[in-house]
Amino acid sequence: MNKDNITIFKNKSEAQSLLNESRLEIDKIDENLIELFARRTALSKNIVSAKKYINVPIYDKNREKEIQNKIKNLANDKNIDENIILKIMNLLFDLNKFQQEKFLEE
Ligand SMILES: O=C(O)C(=O)C[C@]1(C(=O)O)C=C[C@@H](O)C=C1
Repeated sequence: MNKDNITIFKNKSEAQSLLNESRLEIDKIDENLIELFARRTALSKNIVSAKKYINVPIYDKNREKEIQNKIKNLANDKNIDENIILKIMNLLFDLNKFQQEKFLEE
């Protein structure tokens, strides 16, 4: 870790406090992420209904590529690893496709 990037602590208690505060913030963010994942996945019902009616497949390669390109740019803008973010995005595609298949089986 670059010496300019570390926080200087007066003692272990101060470091522990920052660790605890950071974890509380992560807990809140994780709850928000799950809410957003649930909202995103819930859209699969409308999507698969429309796809069934217009008779197109669940997998849309062009749409996934469009999203991947957008996500790459966003990841770079925010200086986070694009390859790892793309793995997460691809899992969200899998989650949505899985839910679409489930709705079709109902
Ligand atoms: O937009 C669609 O056509 C969807 O089915 C949604 C979604 C996605 O999760 O964004 C999922 C599967 C498709 O391959 C493309 C995109």
